[in-house]
Amino acid sequence: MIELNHVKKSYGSTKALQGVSLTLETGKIIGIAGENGSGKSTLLKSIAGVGKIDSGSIRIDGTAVSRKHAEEIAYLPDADMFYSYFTVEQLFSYYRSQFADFNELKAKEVLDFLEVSPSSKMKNLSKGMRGRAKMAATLGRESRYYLMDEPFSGLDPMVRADLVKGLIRFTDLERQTLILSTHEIREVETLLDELVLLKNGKVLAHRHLDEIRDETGMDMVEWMTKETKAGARG
Ligand SMILES: Nc1ncnc2c1ncn2[C@@H]1O[C@H](COP(=O)(O)OP(=O)(O)OP(=O)(O)O)[C@@H](O)[C@H]1O
Repeated sequence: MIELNHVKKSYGSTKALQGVSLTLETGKIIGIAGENGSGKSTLLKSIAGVGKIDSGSIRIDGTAVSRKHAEEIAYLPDADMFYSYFTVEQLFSYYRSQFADFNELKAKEVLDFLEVSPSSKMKNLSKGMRGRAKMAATLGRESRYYLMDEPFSGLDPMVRADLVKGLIRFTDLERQTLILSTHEIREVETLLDELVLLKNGKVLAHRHLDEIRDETGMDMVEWMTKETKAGARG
């Protein structure tokens, strides 16, 4: 379980997170949504232990988050040029050297499923293919938590659909939790158990998708639009 308590983070005068409190249970697929600049990446970085928070606390399975957690959490950053001079195979060797939980066989299985050649150089791959290779490396880790920052960004709908299939197939929700930020809510709606909606560094809502559908009859995009407008007024 991941627990955030009044987490604040600023970059200079920009308040990226303004007192975020959240409980994210294990064994779930959780989406983080919100407008540009609402704090999604900052939230994921903070949970992954790669960015320091200013105040508040983050606990993972009861322990305060630290850089040590970066080794236990498979974090997929939003950066596009990812180890550009490596071939995919070399990227996997690098992961094997860095992460004790890296299962190269699984990474290769995901790569094969997503139809990317292991001998391709990252920088020579199209953005879509690079996105698949990054996801294979991430899912190759047997971590309890996968944190993915905009894994579908800039990819065409067919690639996005393939990646969603890969996520379903290669995440074991008996023991793993997947938290991903995305603007492509429609494509992941079927995948998600819960949605956290951020606005201006605050949690506007955190709901189970079933509840939203049952209570409002709306789809996620309609619901998010309504909540975001209500949040702007309130
Ligand atoms: N390294 C940084 N230096 C200065 N400001 C930053 C930095 N990183 C983020 N910010 C600012 O913090 C706020 C939150 O940014 P963040 O990237 O977390 O939002 P986001 O919801 O992921 O945005 P997007 O959807 O555009 O990726 C924004 O105003 C952003 O400009």
